[in-house]
Amino acid sequence: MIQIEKLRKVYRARGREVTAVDGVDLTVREGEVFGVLGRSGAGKSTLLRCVNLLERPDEGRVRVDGRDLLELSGGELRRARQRIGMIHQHFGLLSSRTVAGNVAFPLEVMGVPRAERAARVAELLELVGLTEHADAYPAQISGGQKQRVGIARALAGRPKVLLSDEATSALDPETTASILELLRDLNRRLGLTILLITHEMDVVKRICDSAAVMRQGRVVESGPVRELLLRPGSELARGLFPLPEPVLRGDTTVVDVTFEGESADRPFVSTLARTYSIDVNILGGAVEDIGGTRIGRLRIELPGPPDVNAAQLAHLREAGLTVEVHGVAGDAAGAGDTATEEEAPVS
Ligand SMILES: Nc1ncnc2c1ncn2[C@@H]1O[C@H](COP(=O)(O)OP(=O)(O)OP(=O)(O)O)[C@@H](O)[C@H]1O
Repeated sequence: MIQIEKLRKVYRARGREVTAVDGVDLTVREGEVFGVLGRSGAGKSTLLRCVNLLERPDEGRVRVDGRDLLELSGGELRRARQRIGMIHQHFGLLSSRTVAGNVAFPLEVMGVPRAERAARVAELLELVGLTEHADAYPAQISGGQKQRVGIARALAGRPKVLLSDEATSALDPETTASILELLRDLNRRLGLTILLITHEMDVVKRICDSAAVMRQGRVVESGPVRELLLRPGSELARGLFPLPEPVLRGDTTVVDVTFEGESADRPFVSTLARTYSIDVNILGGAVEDIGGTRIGRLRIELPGPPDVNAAQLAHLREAGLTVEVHGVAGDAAGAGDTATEEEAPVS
């Protein structure tokens, strides 16, 4: 649904150049919720704004629903933009208009006749659960309700794509959860493709099918969330299952084990301890429900250095677990191991 190819955007101000997006390739499939994660300044907003050409990229291509936006003329681009909704962190509502008036605004701009407009506004308010607040002004409703107005307004042109720029960052956790639930619901009911940017791991955990992690204008990893979490060395996995830097003593092996679905239900720690008659020390871990699948990460410590634990590590891998051995450079202890030198996760 969205194809971004070799996208590059450089800001030039007062003789200074900042490369905000530095050669990004990204594909968002139709009907998925795709999250772009990254710290402040990573280039997320710029990337998102290039998708509807609020920012014009210096290089690269952006295709939305098969159309190359950079090739469209003024009128065509305006029409194409109407099919790409956008919501913002600070809602951007018109304070002098009621809730209904705010939702009607884009319909007026599109030239939708008055009677049709009223019916469509009612339909949109119903969709986001705001029918009772149609006549309230933005100052009279909560942050969560304001974002619902923002969502209704963004859906006015029946877009196939919704861009979300930190839509829940200004909301408390409970309200965030209800807005994310609404977005998930709209994604399923309307087949809406959602591209969102966030710095919150929780957003990815709750609603994203796929994700990308950005750093310094580049995408450092991307793919389906489940696959990323099971990929050794994944920043997303480290962000979602935060564990402190391991203390490596040399006479033990510290291993991060990621497990999902069925393998999450098997008692692999006790099986390992029994099979090899060893004491397995549990150092930390967490289990999360990701898109209906249980995925977890456990840090365990085995007696003896990694080279004497080859059979134990193979045992874990054969049980379908993703195994990352700390303090092992390259591939010394088998595929999927990781070196210690890794950058901190995104949040
Ligand atoms: N209009 C602009 N003019 C000059 N530099 C800009 C402009 N907008 C963004 N930048 C710079 O581009 C880089 C990427 O900014 P961007 O806002 O895209 O990042 P971000 O990941 O969305 O961060 P945040 O979450 O803080 O908004 C930053 O170094 C920023 O200072």
